[in-house]
Amino acid sequence: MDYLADERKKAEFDVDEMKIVWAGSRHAFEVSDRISKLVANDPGFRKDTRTMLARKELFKNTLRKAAYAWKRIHDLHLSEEEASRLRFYVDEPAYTDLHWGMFVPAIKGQGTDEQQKKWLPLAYKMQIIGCYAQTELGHGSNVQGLETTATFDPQTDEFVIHSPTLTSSKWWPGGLGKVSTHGVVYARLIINGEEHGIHGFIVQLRSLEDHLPLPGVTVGDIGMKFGNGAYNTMDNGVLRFDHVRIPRNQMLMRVSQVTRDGKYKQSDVPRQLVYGTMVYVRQTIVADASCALSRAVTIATRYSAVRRQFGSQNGGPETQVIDYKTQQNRLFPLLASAYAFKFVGEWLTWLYNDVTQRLQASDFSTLPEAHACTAGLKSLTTTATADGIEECRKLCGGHGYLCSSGLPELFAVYVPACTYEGDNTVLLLQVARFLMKTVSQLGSGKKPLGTISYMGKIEHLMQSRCTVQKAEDWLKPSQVLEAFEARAVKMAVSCAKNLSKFTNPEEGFAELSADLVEAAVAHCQLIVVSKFIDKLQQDIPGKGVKQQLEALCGIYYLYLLHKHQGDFLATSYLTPKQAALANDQLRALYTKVRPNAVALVDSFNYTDHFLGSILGCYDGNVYPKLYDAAWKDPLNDSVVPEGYHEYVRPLLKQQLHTAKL
Ligand SMILES: CC(C)(COP(=O)(O)OP(=O)(O)OC[C@H]1O[C@@H](n2cnc3c(N)ncnc32)[C@H](O)[C@@H]1OP(=O)(O)O)[C@@H](O)C(=O)NCCC(=O)NCCSC(=O)/C=C/CC(=O)O
Ligand SMILES: Cc1cc2nc3c(=O)[nH]c(=O)nc-3n(C[C@H](O)[C@H](O)[C@H](O)COP(=O)(O)OP(=O)(O)OC[C@H]3O[C@@H](n4cnc5c(N)ncnc54)[C@H](O)[C@@H]3O)c2cc1C
Repeated sequence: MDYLADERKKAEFDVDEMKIVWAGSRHAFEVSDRISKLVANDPGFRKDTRTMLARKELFKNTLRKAAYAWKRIHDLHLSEEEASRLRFYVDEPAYTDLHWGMFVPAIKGQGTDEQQKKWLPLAYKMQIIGCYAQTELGHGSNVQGLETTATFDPQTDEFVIHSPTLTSSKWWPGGLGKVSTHGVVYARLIINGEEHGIHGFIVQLRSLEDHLPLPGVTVGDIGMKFGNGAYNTMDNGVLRFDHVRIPRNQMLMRVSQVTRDGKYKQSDVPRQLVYGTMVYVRQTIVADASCALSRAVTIATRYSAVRRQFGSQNGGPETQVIDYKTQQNRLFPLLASAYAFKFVGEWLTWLYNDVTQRLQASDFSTLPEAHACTAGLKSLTTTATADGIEECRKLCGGHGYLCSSGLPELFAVYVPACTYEGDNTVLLLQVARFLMKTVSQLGSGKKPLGTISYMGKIEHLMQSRCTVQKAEDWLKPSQVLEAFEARAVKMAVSCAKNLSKFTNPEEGFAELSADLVEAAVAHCQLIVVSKFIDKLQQDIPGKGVKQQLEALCGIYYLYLLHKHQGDFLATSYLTPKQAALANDQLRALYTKVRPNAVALVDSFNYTDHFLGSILGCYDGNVYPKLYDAAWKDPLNDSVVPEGYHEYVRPLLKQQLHTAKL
């Protein structure tokens, strides 16, 4: 029986068409739909007991699943796209994520043609398994501070990779702990006693015969991480080198080269391309944010429609908690954010592909913008998603705290995204640097392009005032864009003015960093809002689909406007009355979305297997499932628990004795 059938009947739009919008294309939808069902129906990919397993058992099970996934990919002759979807729906962090997600891209992006020809076929066939070994015990954010050394030995034409201190131990790389045979290792290049900065090197770590560490290599797992199950399926590792020798041609030499006679040569590409793998991965993390958030929102929305508290009249049913405005005010902006992040993720993928093509044609002009966009949007979307998953847990009340809700594990797996691939604050400071540079160049005749083109309208934006007179005026895209542009430009200019008061710009930057981060957030929010609005300019087929997306877009920007109204009011763009009208319009949009809420999460097309949540199951039959699951917990295997006779019974006896006294 479908306990959510009545909710589904209320939908005012074509869910099948919305599924296609969400997937990105009909083809992408069909691939995702087919592969997600294939995974869901295969008992080899079960994950319902994951949070109950001890680490060793959990990890072995992950190894089994990764091997099984590889076998299925081969047996079914899956394409690269289908294989990547299969790994996604298996939904278990594993060494393969870093192999495919960082090791292969690092070689592709930083290796010469010759190096790619040698290493990629081995990696594609998984005849070698790689990790990305950059972070150390002492340094993660400060890449220039890494201590591992790669010293060129002209006698033998080799590099000597060495960890000179405890803090230079590589620490965190996923897949390194127990599985990787190779790593792209980042180290300071030293030639003839002269330092040439951080470079990547392909280093073999373990024997391909018996998997033992090679001479000079000390390697292991760094230990349990946050949460049950969760990211503990991953073997994040520690690695030390004691003068390990590798051939010269294992330095990744696309950006710079070391010749046989020890000369250091720089190609005509910017040295920042050494950081290129991080740019690539940050872009994928933005797309992943919409997946993680939409998953949590599906659970919270379906459960909020099932759950009833208070409000029964004449013995009738109580109120569905989704009908409380407070619940809507917490839930619907997250639903809207999931869609917003999806569309900005699509745009960012386009931007990344564009910059990659330009780089191939030696056009480096858009690299700083690509870095700022990937860094800023990675930071914005992962922070909002991690907070959003936790909010969804609270939206599910007490039951959200059960592992069987799926939310604790989802949060534990997701929350390190705020740290890895660049700590979110550190990345926002990169955006702030980019903004300050842009503001300082405004008078120079250099026209700001792309996502900072609004800075070109600085004179207009600094003086303009909001013209909203009634709540519906907040539905006009041009009005909204101007509001977000005026706020972003005014915050950036205010920071730039304050910075100019310092004689030492670096000191000023450090002193004002909290304000700079806020200016960076305002800029990034403008990007997300503008890309959502751009999406709505496209032809979107399907009955009611565009109208629902317009409502969600409105909820996204009006919620931000309400939350940050202090910024908007402080920059004098808005009056308090106009801010209040924005809030009136926001409430009206909640009412519009309410009957469509369950259908809007159905449009994500997640299987019950992928959701891994009793509260979010498609049929809404929550209570019997919760009740049955409780009895399946290993603690209920016996009526009297192990340890009773040892620890509980003596206490009870002692109480009896005391009572007698
Ligand atoms: C903090 C960073 C970004 C910069 O540090 P800093 O020392 O201040 O700068 P540099 O001197 O190195 O460079 C200054 C210059 O370069 C520009 N820039 C920086 N990064 C990039 C880039 N990626 N692409 C293009 N340009 C870049 C910067 O804007 C400056 O330009 P100017 O014009 O102002 O000179 C950096 O050190 C950093 O990225 N830190 C974070 C480290 C990080 O992300 N590590 C990830 C490790 S892998 C991982 O976490 C894996 C996780 C698992 C998983 O994903 O599943
Ligand atoms: C689950 C997980 C997986 C990972 N996988 C990998 C991997 O595969 N390969 C790899 O190489 N690395 C990996 N990492 C490491 C990760 O990239 C780093 O942890 C990350 O880059 C942050 O660096 P850090 O740990 O040095 O943090 P720190 O820089 O020490 O941050 C600590 C605090 O200091 C603040 N801070 C630091 N610098 C500044 C500044 N300049 N201004 C203001 N505040 C500052 C930060 O905001 C933060 O609050 C992984 C990490 C995790 C958690």
